[in-house]
Amino acid sequence: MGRVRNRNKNKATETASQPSAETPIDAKKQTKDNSSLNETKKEVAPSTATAPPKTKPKAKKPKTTAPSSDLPAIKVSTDEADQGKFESLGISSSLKDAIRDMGFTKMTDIQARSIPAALSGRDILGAAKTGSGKTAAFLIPIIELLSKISFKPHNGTGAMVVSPTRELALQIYGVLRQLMVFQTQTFGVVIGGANRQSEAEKLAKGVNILVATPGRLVDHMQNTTGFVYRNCKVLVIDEADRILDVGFEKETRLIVKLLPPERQTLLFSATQTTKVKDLARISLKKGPLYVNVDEDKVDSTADNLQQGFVVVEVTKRFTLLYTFLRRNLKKKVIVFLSTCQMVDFYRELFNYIDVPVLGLHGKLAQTKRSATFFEFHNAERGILLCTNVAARGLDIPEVDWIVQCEAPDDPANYIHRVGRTARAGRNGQSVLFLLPNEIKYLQYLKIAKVPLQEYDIGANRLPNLQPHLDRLIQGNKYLTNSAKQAFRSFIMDYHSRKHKDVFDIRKLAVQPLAASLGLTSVPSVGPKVNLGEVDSISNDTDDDESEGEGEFEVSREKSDKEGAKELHSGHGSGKSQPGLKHKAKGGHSRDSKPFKRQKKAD
Ligand SMILES: Nc1ncnc2c1ncn2[C@@H]1O[C@H](COP(=O)(O)OP(=O)(O)OP(=O)(O)O)[C@@H](O)[C@H]1O
Repeated sequence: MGRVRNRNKNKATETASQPSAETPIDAKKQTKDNSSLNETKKEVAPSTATAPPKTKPKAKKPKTTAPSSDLPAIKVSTDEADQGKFESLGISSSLKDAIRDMGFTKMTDIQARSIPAALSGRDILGAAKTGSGKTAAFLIPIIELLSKISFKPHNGTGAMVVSPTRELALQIYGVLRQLMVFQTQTFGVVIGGANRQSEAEKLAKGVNILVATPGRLVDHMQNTTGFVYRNCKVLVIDEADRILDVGFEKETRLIVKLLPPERQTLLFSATQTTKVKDLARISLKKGPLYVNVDEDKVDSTADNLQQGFVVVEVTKRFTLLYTFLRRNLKKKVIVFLSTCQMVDFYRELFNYIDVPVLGLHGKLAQTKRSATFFEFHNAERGILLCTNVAARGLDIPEVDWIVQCEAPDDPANYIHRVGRTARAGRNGQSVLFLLPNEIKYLQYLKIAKVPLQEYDIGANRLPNLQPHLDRLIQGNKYLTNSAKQAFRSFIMDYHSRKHKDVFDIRKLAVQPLAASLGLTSVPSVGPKVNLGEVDSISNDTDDDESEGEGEFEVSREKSDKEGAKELHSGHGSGKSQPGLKHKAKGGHSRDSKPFKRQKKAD
């Protein structure tokens, strides 16, 4: 815990080189800049770093190829990628030094294919799997481009990186800080929830490379006097498919519209959807470079990621999660839930029964959000319960397991969620919990090229914790209230889902769902969802007594008494082994019946 990540090495100085021919910044307007560069760097975001360039050699001038025509997007063949060494890039030695200090020697595929093109001025639509190094793929060229033209604070913002979530923005900023350690340009981050006034002051002083979330960026673009973005050379949109989702579309369109049309635009994501095409249409110049390093790959998820699913009745879901987490207390585990209230309830409940967990969702105050994120980020082991707010882009070291307690509506989000493990060539595991009525979801995953196999939960071996859970929750008003909120939010979320063929609220076992949360009756959820009607339709109320083969690694069947002891003591068998294992060795999803269930489990 508590690894220190600051890398403030040097103080900033300025380079004296002339703006190159391709900069539209009026050189005459450039004054000797002695503005509070360091102050800007310090205050726009915590722990910003600036540094003088080491010996700054005359770097090769990057070849600028203007986006030329209406021709279809060009695909870069493997042959065109250079040898893959950062050394082979025509970038400044100071930037190479920073890259080397980060421990990077060879470029990843996406870096090898997109950095040279971005340096040459091309617009790029870049796609590569989660954890493949996209962040450096867009940061390295923008740093180099601004450094080449000696961009100064009074020139305002020369490059913007837009991220859909605050945590991701902070993380990108962290990588930027490492890469900028020997550069003179200023940089910062503006995000929702942070101090707007202090951001505005720094922006007015000139933040050359700005990382931002869309809403806060638009706010500053429209309302912050002295925020200069007319010289913006490069716009980067990370998680491009996500950014146009509800809540971001208006802002993103506005950002694109307000920036100079001649700017360069780079769009990146691990999942490409029609939304990305829409965004490409409105933001990219004609003839962008389309870089999809995984186009020919069979799977859309990381190769070293082992993925499975379990079919579990709603009544067993908590017990399964509890048992799994108890067996993996020495691991680093991220558990995805569908709503903020579910995260809150499970967080309160788990901590109450001595299974320490952290909770992260979008309704937390920003200080709490950041503190939680960094605590988990820096922890060697631990459990993070979260919503989709943590699904995208977050590069948390050494996550062992991703548990999706509830399937996300959009399969793209499944891919991003599991992408929080098995990053940069490391191994990782994931498991998806599906309710019996949600099996069809597997077809969507198959279409999305996600290989996964069924795990057997051995449901008949799970301890019966429900009576003890009921007593705990019903005996605690706070937990009861939290359970009700969780129930309501879950129902509303389920009701609002797009894939009704999978997430059909009429097939949801509402009564057992409420009971599984320790509630004695079904809470009302407002006029939009008629639970009375739902109840009468649902026939899915039987408890699960499966014929599973017992491969779920529970050492022995637990009696009610033992279950109670576990819940209260917080000291179960606590094996460090993962609690789930493959049903069939070598089983794989892409045969003719890829997701055939091996035995009826419910
Ligand atoms: N050239 C490289 N050599 C070694 N490690 C690298 C290299 N480039 C990036 N990494 C590391 O790989 C990890 C993943 O990188 P990054 O977060 O940029 O992935 P990403 O493609 O943006 O993932 P996501 O799609 O989930 O956002 C990081 O820990 C990063 O430090």
